[in-house]
Amino acid sequence: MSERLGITEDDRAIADAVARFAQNELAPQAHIVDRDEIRTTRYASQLAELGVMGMNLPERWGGIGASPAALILSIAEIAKACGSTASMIGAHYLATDSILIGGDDMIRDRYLPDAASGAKLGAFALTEPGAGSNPAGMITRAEREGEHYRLRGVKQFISNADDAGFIVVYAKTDPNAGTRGISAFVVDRHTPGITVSAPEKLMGIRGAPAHEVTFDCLVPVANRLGEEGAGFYTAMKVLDNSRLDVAATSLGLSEAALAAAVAWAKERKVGGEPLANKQGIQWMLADMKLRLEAAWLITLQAAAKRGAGEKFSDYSAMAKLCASEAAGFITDTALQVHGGYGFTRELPLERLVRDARILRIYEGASEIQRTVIARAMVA
Ligand SMILES: CC(C)(COP(=O)(O)OP(=O)(O)OC[C@H]1O[C@@H](n2cnc3c(N)ncnc32)[C@H](O)[C@@H]1OP(=O)(O)O)[C@@H](O)C(=O)NCCC(=O)NCCSC(=O)CCS(=O)O
Repeated sequence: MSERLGITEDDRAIADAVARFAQNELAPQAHIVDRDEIRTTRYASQLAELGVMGMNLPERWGGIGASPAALILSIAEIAKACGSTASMIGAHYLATDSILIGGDDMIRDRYLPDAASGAKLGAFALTEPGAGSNPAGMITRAEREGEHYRLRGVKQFISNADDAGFIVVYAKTDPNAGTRGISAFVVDRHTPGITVSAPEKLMGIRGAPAHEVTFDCLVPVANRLGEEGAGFYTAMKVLDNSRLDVAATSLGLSEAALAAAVAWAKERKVGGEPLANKQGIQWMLADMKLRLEAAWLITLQAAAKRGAGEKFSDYSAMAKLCASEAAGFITDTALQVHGGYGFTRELPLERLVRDARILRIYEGASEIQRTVIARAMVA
């Protein structure tokens, strides 16, 4: 990957270490992970040793003091090697960011160091069968019973749920208060009364299984994140961060697809000359490169705003929208450059296309990102 504006030597050094691990350990296994639906949570300890499982956290809680740009570069390197692993890490960050943003130091001390060390994996439970794009419509309830809350409800598409040490669950504490009636809780995965379903049969990112999770359990009051009613704001801020992670995953998958297309175009001969000499192929490569660079620029711009402590919800939404749509185009066009060979399972193109498809859906579909962008313009 060529160097880009705003990336420091420290950012590059962090990402280079991650890239070495990703290329040596993740890339050779990625097709097997996909084919056999092997859970990428198996890599959590090694990733923690590299600092990746806590890369979104301050040093006080086991982080490595990485900048938002270093985080983007690192996730992109992981996704370049294995989209499922990047997705597994993203779900873990959704959970740990919830604790970092919504919790106080006591609960941060209890959960974040173990999350950073890989001892405990996180999962994030916001979506419900009847409330996806509109989390304010959730019906999961948390009712106070003395020093506990009784948590009852069903969450859907929860990545990492089965292997998690803890799940951050969003629930209504006051069903009449709209978004101000939602609270967040850290729930230990093996609390009696939690049922994790068999994994969904997914089109892509098959090494990052998603589950339906049913809750009918007691959660200590001390496990609430912040005040009652603060949960929706926490979730929205967490999603501002996570949409950058999805943009980074999109960039990594796009890098892998474009590199494969360029190599193929140079090697594959048709009528005695390389495909790369054909103008039609050159224009495809140019269009892929253009969209990839545009997505990098807007993602790094959003990361810079995050790093500067500015409000960046709209930039994060633009980064996710631009990079995930680019990933759809780039992986599909790269497959097209490969012709019939791209459609076989012998090459990684069809996996990249399948892995990229979810990026336009989870953590806010493209249509939601347009809503976030437009609302910031007319506010
Ligand atoms: C579409 C939405 C962005 C907006 O939702 P609403 O219309 O219901 O809410 P608002 O009226 O806009 O806001 C209510 C309240 O919250 C404050 N707010 C909103 N955004 C932010 C923010 N970014 N930071 C801080 N505060 C925020 C806003 O100011 C209002 O405050 P007051 O009450 O006025 O004081 C939203 O519904 C949305 O984002 N939808 C998409 C949901 C989504 O992305 N879900 C994905 C779940 S996770 C996943 O997919 C992966 C799971 S995994 O892999 O396991």
